[in-house]
Amino acid sequence: MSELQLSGLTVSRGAGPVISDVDLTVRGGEILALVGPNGAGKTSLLESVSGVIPHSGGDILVDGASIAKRSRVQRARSGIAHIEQGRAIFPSLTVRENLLLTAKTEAALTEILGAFPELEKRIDSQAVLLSGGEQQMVVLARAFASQPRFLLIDEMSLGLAPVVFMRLLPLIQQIAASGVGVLLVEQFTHLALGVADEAMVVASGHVSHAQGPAAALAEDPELLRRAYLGG
Ligand SMILES: Nc1ncnc2c1ncn2[C@@H]1O[C@H](COP(=O)(O)OP(=O)(O)OP(=O)(O)O)[C@@H](O)[C@H]1O
Repeated sequence: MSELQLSGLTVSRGAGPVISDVDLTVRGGEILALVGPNGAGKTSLLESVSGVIPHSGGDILVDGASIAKRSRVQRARSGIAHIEQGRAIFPSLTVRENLLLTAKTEAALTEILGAFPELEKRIDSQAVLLSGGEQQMVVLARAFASQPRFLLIDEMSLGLAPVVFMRLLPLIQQIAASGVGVLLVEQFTHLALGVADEAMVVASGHVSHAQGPAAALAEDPELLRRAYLGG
């Protein structure tokens, strides 16, 4: 089984570390939810894994081999896809054109539409005309079409109502079920814990609840509250 592993990861920004000594493992086929208060460092962690920003300590390994010295493009080629915050669509392009940026062939596009049937009826619409939820569906479909081994998702729900975001969750589960390891950063904590296999909490850049079964956190609000406070 493929594995993305962070070992003692430390990331510095400006004055000092915003992520300190974080260990986690994302396994192919599983969803790991990374939750924590605003400013905890979750975005910085994802950015350092995909190579948007450098890390300052520890290691990033895929199947036991360090990728820490690789460029962002090389990491993407080795199967790390990163959905960054905000709707990363090309608004003036149609849904088809957006998807063909990674699906490459009509056959690959047909396959993606099989997995994301709701997009089929909007295929020739300009992406800008889609609802926020549909736009995020395009973003997910485009990431999936790049055939990642690991998918880093940063707060896809921003600007969406929970009920709209809930329609995206089965798609994220479907991506994981195809063998992709998903690292899910999400503000709607309980929705994330509801679909995740494992979960952990980061507060003020430190692990305040180590990686373990998501159900343990979902079923224990007091444990979750303490972890959010960094206790
Ligand atoms: N470009 C930057 N330069 C300097 N410091 C930054 C930069 N971006 C973020 N930070 C700081 O790094 C820390 C972690 O921020 P980060 O965005 O990674 O956290 P987060 O958990 O994703 O928070 P949020 O949920 O608010 O996005 C914060 O103190 C933030 O102010």
